Amino acid sequence: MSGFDQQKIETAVKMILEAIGEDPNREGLLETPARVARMYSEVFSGLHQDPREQLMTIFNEDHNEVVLVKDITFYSMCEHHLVPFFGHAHVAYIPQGARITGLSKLARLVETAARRPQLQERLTATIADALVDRLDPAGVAVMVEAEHLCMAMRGVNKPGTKTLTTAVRGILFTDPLKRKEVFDFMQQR
Ligand SMILES: Nc1nc2c(ncn2[C@@H]2O[C@H](COP(=O)(O)OP(=O)(O)OP(=O)(O)O)[C@@H](O)[C@H]2O)c(=O)[nH]1
Ligand SMILES: [Zn+2]
Repeated sequence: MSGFDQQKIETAVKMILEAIGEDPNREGLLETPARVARMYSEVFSGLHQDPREQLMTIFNEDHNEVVLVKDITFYSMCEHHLVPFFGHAHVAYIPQGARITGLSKLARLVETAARRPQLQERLTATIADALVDRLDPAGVAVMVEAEHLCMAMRGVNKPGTKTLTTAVRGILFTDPLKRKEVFDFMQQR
């Protein structure tokens, strides 16, 4: 990944271990800086990618009704505390002009947007805007439901809360009935 300095992360993690009063040279911690650097290269792998590039596959199929992929699991990192927030994204669009994309590409889009220091609101909007940009659809609706570990394991200490964010574009912004239909589909169990 360009812009990713593995060695610098290792040095920083070693310094954090020292700063919390640990001994980075004890056996159990010797490999930890390198492990954390490898983990960060995974969880931040979306940082140097453009989420829109996940939507390069376009099929010429005339379908002008809702396409919804729901319950897309994601893990992201809260940019304020660098601890995970995670949950599900539901991604819907109404194509127009015979431009549809591969279903897996919607999940790839979520993945790329999530794997970076992130805010839930920005994650939600980034997914919606990538769809608008690449597919020029009649409408887009994205819903993200997540739990933030920074609210669960520290600070306000409220495990089990769910934060729900939405981003709607086009006809799903202007037409409340259509929007309700899509949101109902998203939340049907
Ligand atoms: N809007 C938004 N806030 C977030 C997100 N992730 C974490 N936060 C919040 O970011 C805020 C940071 O608040 P600060 O007062 O700067 O930091 P803090 O003292 O650690 O805050 P507490 O978490 O309340 O202890 C907290 O209220 C978090 O709940 C997110 O995705 N979106
Ligand atoms: Zn946080």
